[in-house]
Amino acid sequence: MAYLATAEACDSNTALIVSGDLRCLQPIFQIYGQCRAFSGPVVTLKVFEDNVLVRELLETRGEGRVLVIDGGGSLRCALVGGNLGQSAQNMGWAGIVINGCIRDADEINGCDIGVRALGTHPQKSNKKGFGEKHIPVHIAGTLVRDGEWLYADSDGILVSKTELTV
Ligand SMILES: O=C([O-])CC(=O)C(=O)O
Repeated sequence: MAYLATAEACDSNTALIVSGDLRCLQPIFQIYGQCRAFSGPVVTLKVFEDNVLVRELLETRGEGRVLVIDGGGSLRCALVGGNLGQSAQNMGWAGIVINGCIRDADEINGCDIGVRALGTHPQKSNKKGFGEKHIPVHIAGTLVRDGEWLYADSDGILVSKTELTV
């Protein structure tokens, strides 16, 4: 797949930015994983300090999609660790964007996926299974809907209503 640079995408799609069909996430994320640049159709998930649904999704086939987790910005536990990073890689997810924390950062940095998160936290999350899949989420100042396209690279993260061409 041809790599789409986010800065170039912004420059060449000003009409989409004006219309709101192309949005930039605020730069609040740390970069983890082997893939500094990644993209794909979005799967959304909203949870709070509970990663049962995160595991459920990352243990199904990713097919090049990006899991966007609205973890409510919690800095009190990790929603993704080394095992889930491995699973995401093995199941073919392109990446994970987490409005929350990861742990096992060294393991995740070895995985062949792209990961963005607010930071790291050594503690695991609850395991109750609460949360909602495939609903619109609001993270980093931006509405993100299931099925939209996400593009991440060293400069930032874009969300587009439709697939962008290079
Ligand atoms: O199970 C968890 O809470 C997450 C985790 O540590 C892992 O993915 O290795």
